[in-house]
Amino acid sequence: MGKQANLYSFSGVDTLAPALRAYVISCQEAGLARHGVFKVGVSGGSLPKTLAQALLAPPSSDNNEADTVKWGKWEIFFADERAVPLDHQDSNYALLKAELLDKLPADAEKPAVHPIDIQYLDDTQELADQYEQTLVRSFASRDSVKLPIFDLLLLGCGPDGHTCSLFPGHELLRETSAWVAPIEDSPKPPPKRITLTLPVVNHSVRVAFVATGGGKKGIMKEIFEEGNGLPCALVNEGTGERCSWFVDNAAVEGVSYPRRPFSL
Ligand SMILES: O=C1O[C@H](COP(=O)(O)O)[C@@H](O)[C@H](O)[C@H]1O
Repeated sequence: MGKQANLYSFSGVDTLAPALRAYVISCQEAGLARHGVFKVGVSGGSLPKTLAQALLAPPSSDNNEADTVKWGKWEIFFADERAVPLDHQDSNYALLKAELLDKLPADAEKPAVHPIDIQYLDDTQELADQYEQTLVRSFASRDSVKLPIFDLLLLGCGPDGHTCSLFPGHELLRETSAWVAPIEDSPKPPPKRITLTLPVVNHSVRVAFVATGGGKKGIMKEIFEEGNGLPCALVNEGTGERCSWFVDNAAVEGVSYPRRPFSL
C-alpha cells in the first residue's frame, strides 16, 4: 500500500496556524522554483479565517526569506464557488476578500485573484465552463495539459465529509473529464455552485485540509477509519502522502490514525 495522508494535530488554532504558514510557504517556494509563480486553490467555509491567521502574521524576523509570503507571485483560484454575486454573503470570493485579501498590508504586492465570471450566474454549466477556461488560460492549453496541476489546494472538510462542492454519494464524484463542474442540487445551501472535480483535486502537487472543532470529530473518524467513499477520503486515497491534514485535537479526539509531529 502507498504512503498515507499526513495527519498533524495541534492543541488549537493558535498552534496550528504557524505550522500551516510554514507548510504553505514551503509549497510556495517549490512552486516558484518550478515555474516562477505559486498557483493555489482555496475553499470557503471555515478555511479563510484560519488561513488569514496563518498568513497575515508577521514573519518570524525581518528579512527572513524563508518565512515570507510572496503575495505578488500568488495566483489564487477557487476550489469551489457558489453561483451568487461576488459581494453576496454566500460567496467564497467575498469571504476570502473579507478575511484575508482586504487585510493585506497596503504596501504589500497583491496576488492575482481569479473569481468566477458573474455574467454567467444564471447558467451554472456555462459558469463552470468559463471557470475551466480561466484555468486553461493559466495552466496552458488543454491540448497539451491533460489536467491542471495546482501547486497547492487548501481545502475544508464539511461535517458530512464533503470537500470543495463534492458531496457524499453525488454523481459528480464520478466525473472524469471536466476540470470544473456545475452542481445544482448541493445538499448544503446555496444549491447552485461550481467545483473543481476529483481528478483535478487529486492531481495537485499538494493538498492541505484544515479542519477544527469538536463538531468535525464524527466525520473525521469515518474518513480516517473507514473511508466509506466520502469525498475527503477519496482525496486521501488519491493523493496519499501529498495530502496533509491540519487539525486541532478536538476534531480528531478518538480517531484511530497515526498523528505525525509536524515537520517540513
Ligand atoms: O460549502 C462549503 O463547505 C466546505 C466546508 O466548510 P466548513 O465551514 O465546514 O469548513 C468548504 O470547504 C467549501 O469551500 C464550501 O463551499
